[in-house]
Amino acid sequence: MAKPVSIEVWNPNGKYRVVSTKPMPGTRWINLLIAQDCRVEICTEKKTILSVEDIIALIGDRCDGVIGQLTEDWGETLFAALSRAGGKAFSNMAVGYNNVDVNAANKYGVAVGNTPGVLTETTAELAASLSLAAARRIVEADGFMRAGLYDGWLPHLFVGNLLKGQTVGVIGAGRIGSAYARMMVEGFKMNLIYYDLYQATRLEKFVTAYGAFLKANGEQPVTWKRAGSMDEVLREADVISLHPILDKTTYHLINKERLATMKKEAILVNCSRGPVVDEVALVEHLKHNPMFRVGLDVFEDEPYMKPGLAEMKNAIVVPHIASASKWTREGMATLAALNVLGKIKGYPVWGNPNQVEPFLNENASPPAASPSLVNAKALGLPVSKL
Ligand SMILES: NC(=O)C1=CN([C@@H]2O[C@H](COP(=O)(O)OP(=O)(O)OC[C@H]3O[C@@H](n4cnc5c(N)ncnc54)[C@H](O)[C@@H]3O)[C@@H](O)[C@H]2O)C=CC1
Ligand SMILES: O=C(O)C(=O)CO
Repeated sequence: MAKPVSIEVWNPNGKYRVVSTKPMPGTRWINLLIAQDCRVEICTEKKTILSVEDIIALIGDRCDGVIGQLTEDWGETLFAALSRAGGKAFSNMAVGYNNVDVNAANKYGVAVGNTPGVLTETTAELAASLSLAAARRIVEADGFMRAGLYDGWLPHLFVGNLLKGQTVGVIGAGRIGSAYARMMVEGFKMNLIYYDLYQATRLEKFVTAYGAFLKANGEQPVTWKRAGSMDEVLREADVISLHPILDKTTYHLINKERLATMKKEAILVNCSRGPVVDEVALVEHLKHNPMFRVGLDVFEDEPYMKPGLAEMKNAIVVPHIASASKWTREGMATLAALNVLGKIKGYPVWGNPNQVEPFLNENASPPAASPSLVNAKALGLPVSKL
């Protein structure tokens, strides 16, 4: 028998029981659930990562839906428990759902939600921040200053890389990868090389148009290239940012051999998922290539770093905060709650999960739909005509 976990209850007499495994930012998501007759139970347990047993205890004997977190292991055991409790809906408060076994959810007929669209720009901005911080050695220089080591301007002090005119490489040019590419191309006049399984047509058009604009103004135009292989990006780019999903095809995409093909002074940024990079190989590479720099938001064994990484001056490390802007985190909570609510109420699935603005408008009721259910097709759920 799993041990009980501490909870906070809203609207105790609500008809549907919805559990959130964590307190989430804002109150709109709670109010939207309450307005539709949900009893909302929020886990207030102090430990950061809940175990499967903790979540089983939270689900209990009767539960209509759960809003969970990317740190949790949503596999066969939890979907079986949710199904036994009468639950039909789960949503990650995240766009990535590599922590969810969607086949297991399908087996139990549980809808799986995620939160695309609302975190695209926020995440891309953090990737851009890490790119700049690495290029201009901002964290190293900040530490130097605070340590009282600055005793006057010097020609060689913290010399870094100029981005203008260099090449930015994007691996995984989906929503976030494309937004990041636009920031780096438009903001710093970098040329683009990208690799994705699909053509990023809108991104290509944007760079073409921006290049034409620069040329018309007497400036060097920016260019783009869709690489035929990931290795081409690694060889040619000066700054490389990783934005694919994590699956079997992207696990350890960046390994010892591939690191060796990158430029000695290249910058590597990872705001996707830690296991996309072989972190042990990365630490070795950083040790032997002091001019190679990385900006990491995600780690292979979160919350841990591989031995040696924390000591590397050429690494900038932040604790998985890429989507951490207030607007985005509140929006993620709203979308996750509406995914669960929509399935409970039997609403259809929103037709375009990339256009979620109508769900985020605080001054209007959200559409009667689940914003994004990744297994809608597998479960044969209807799609909204709105
Ligand atoms: N660090 C953080 O806080 C955040 C991390 N993420 C991560 O970023 C990922 C991407 O998010 P979105 O851009 O919204 O997803 P998306 O689905 O729009 O983009 C992913 C892209 O990766 C491409 N891709 C898939 N397999 C590939 C492969 N083997 N090689 C090259 N490209 C491949 C896809 O074709 C797609 O274009 C999420 O799945 C999540 O893991 C997302 C938000 C915040
Ligand atoms: O949404 C995701 O996938 C995250 O990593 C957190 O924003």
